[in-house]
Amino acid sequence: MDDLGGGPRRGAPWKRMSKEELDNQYSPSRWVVRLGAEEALRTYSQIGNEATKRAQATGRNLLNVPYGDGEGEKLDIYFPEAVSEALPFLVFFHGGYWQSGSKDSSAFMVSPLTAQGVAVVIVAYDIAPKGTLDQMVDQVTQSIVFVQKQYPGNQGIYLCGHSAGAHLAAMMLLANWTKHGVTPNLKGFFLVSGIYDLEPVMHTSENASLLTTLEDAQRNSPQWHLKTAPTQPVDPACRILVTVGQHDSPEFHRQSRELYQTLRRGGWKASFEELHDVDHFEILWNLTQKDYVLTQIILKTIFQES
Ligand SMILES: N[C@@H](CC(=O)c1ccccc1NC=O)C(=O)O
Repeated sequence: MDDLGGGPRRGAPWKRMSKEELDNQYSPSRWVVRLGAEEALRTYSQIGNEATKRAQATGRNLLNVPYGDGEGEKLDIYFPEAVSEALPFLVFFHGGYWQSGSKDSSAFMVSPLTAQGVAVVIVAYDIAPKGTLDQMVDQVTQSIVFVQKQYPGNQGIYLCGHSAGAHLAAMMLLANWTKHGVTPNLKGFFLVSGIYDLEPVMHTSENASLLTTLEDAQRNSPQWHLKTAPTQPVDPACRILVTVGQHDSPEFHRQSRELYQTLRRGGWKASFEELHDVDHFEILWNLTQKDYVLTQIILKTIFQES
């Protein structure tokens, strides 16, 4: 079979990649340009830890709030100075390939957002091997239901996720809220350097244990669901920003672009941004800075200035 015609392989470049090439494409740390791979991962944790310590020391917050019965079902809420019931909430899901990372080192964007009047929620979920992907998706769903029930007067819930966390956030485009007894006031999604089609991930060394069957991968792929059975936004004004770093790998670029295109075709108010001169990790740690372009886009979206 040749790959140039309109055969089944067309449009899925990863199917033509060797195992080594796939591993490479799906190892974000190998694509950083300013640091070595290990140093990039270390710096990422360090900046996350420092931002979290600072956030916990300086502002008003509620830490380790249970959103479910499970030991790992906890979230941290960071409030702005001015107390109000009618706050916008940004709910963040950390990355780490569903196998690493924690809420305790992921409060990157807390300081610049709380300073502008946004409450920020950092969610913990049971990473593998304790949690399965289905459980993680369920936990993330529960965390959003919890925020809506706890703060029914919120001025909008905005979901933000990085990498594997962007995948979990994007899965919420498919959530069936009616069975949870409450429809969250979702006004926006900020999807940062995410993975939305898990089929290629199945074939990488690092992640094979998470996804054993094609069915697992498809059930947990927002790209696959949105393409085969498009969903509609509950709120037609709901915005989705799909963003990727210039130095993310070509597969990460393709994943983001294709999700964006699928969302647009499905009638979602989506936009796409390739962020200049940042890698998979810098794109997130720059969110500690109030002047960073993505911080500004997030604030403008929340306060409806664009
Ligand atoms: N072992 C991975 C680590 C990784 O992908 C990662 C690490 C921290 C935060 C997000 C990540 N990627 C996606 O979830 C790498 O080689 O970059």
